[in-house]
Amino acid sequence: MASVYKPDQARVPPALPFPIPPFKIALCQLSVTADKERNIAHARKAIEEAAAKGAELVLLPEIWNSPYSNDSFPVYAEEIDAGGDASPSTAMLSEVARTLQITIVGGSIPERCGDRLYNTCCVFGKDGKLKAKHRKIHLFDIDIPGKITFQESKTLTAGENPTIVDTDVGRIGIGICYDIRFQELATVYASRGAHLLCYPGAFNMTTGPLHWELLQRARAADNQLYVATCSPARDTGSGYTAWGHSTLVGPFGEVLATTDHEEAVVISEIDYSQMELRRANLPLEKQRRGDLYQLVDVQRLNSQSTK
Ligand SMILES: NC(=O)CC(=O)C(=O)O
Repeated sequence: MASVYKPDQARVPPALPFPIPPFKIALCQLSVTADKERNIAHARKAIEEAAAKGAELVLLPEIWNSPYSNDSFPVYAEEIDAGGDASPSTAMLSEVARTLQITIVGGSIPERCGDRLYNTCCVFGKDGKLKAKHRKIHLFDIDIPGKITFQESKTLTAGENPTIVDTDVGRIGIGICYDIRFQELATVYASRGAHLLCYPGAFNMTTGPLHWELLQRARAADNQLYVATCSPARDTGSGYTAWGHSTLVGPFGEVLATTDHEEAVVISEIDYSQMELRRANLPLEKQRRGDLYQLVDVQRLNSQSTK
């Protein structure tokens, strides 16, 4: 007999996998150029600066090793092996995570796999091992005439899996940029006990001012968890102008740290006891009307039905 899916039970977040004391996160808002070697060396320097300032978790921007363009993705793409240490960009992340003993949510780079390209985020543990790989699930296809037209689907293939990963600094759900617009993904991560959602992202000059902070605060307030974003720094000379404004939002929807559009290493503190406090103040989970509406975690449903 097929097992019965009980989303409301599934939504009760499991206890923290281990007590995690407050720690520092760094958002490395990097300038990105057409010189890949320079981008890699530059990212390494920023990660070293972040670690020297006490960060135990470092987040990089979306597409930090390449210009953000359909012409560039195939040229800058790397094959990412299971260990994550064979391609130049991820080898640097693995090595620096191990040397500095920090967790890195490595922004994203164009990934080549067979004849497909993905927009991919690699997460490295402090032992330098590749712990997870998230391929952008929702491709950014937008057409606002006279403002912005971009079609990632011209060159990229969408990922097929939500990605949630246990690290030394908590259970982290990963999304890349446009993924943040889909609240169901964030809610599925919350239902699986995520403490923090990390979204490397490169919003633009049209959507950024209106939507970037709004979406982060909404994802955090809806799910009563931390949300961190990291953008490339703005380069008005490039084909795609990033909004910048890398930000950390707390579980009450409050902006804890942010920056403007220049290069920056933003350091802030994450304290998961704040999540427990906010969930006690406002027990949304207990108040949710599962008798009227429910979100189905399709992956979990499928895994239950094959048991
Ligand atoms: N660049 C993106 O993936 C998303 C974006 O800029 C937007 O949603 O707006």
